[in-house]
Amino acid sequence: MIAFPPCKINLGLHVVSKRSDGFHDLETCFLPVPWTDILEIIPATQTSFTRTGTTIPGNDADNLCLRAYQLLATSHNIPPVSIHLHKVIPTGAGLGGGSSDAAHTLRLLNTIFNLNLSTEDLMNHAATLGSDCAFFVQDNPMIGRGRGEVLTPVEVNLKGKYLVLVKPDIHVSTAAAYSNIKPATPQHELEKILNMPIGHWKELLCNDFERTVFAQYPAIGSIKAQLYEFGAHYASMSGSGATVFGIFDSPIDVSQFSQHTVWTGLC
Ligand SMILES: C[C@](O)(CO)[C@H](O)COP(=O)(O)OP(=O)(O)OC[C@H]1O[C@@H](n2ccc(N)nc2=O)[C@H](O)[C@@H]1O
Ligand SMILES: Nc1ncnc2c1ncn2[C@@H]1O[C@H](COP(=O)(O)OP(=O)(O)OP(=O)(O)O)[C@@H](O)[C@H]1O
Repeated sequence: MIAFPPCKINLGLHVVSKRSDGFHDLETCFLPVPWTDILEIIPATQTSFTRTGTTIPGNDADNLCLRAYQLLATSHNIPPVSIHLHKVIPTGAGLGGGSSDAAHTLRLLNTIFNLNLSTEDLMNHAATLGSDCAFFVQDNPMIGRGRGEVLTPVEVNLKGKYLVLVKPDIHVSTAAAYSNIKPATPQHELEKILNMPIGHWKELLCNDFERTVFAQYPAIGSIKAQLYEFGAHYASMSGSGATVFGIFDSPIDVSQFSQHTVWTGLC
């Protein structure tokens, strides 16, 4: 059975407080984006993990697909599987690709082996694999709070708009990005801003990571400025970077970003 794990972008991201477990409470809107990996899982006599596509740092034995399998293999005694991942989504880019692969592994295993796990069960398992993972159990826009795993559905009206995602060849450490931030209570209600016409977003919808990340990597801030120059209604960094996205009325010529990895498509 095959799945197409999507990535996400963050529409607004506030780091609200530091918790006693070392993580941070945040408030963000997760928006799924159809820039996808390809994940195949089939029952087998022995469990294996193979990979093609773009490179993933670290050992295959630690891949989140295998960790997701091992989680359900332990709790639900499922038989061995052969997992193949074709990696397309840039890794460690603020796009949550690894988290999506993990969540989609849980979803596929639930279907293949008729485990009858509810969405809530799957989200609880996913949250143990990463803060962004629970969001990918359903592929709908969500407000994320807590560590990112407390999810509330939200309407985001971007129908007919074009998205451009630009990923420069810069790696920002998520843990370091969190530790460089001074948490603060958000000044505006996120749902209210998302309900406003997109013209208001530029002033009101902020990603708290941008200030410190742009100071360290000015090239990331320059991409955001360029997206506005090219007519974006709204542009922002996603997650802790380094991907920057822009929202446009119509397709733009993305060849101007040819030195970076780029995805473009309808929202
Ligand atoms: C920046 C975001 O992409 C926004 O969506 C996410 O919060 C990152 O989520 P993620 O990549 O799934 O993060 P995890 O793999 O769970 O955590 C990586 C590291 O980021 C920090 N971290 C992550 C999430 C969170 N709410 N608070 C944190 O402080 C922790 O130092 C943690 O060790
Ligand atoms: N299937 C996978 N795809 C991508 N990365 C994986 C995978 N399995 C494990 N990883 C590890 O997870 C790390 C983060 O990957 P991912 O692409 O999810 O980052 P991200 O969520 O986009 O970025 P960030 O954590 O900076 O927000 C990688 O550096 C890699 O070592």
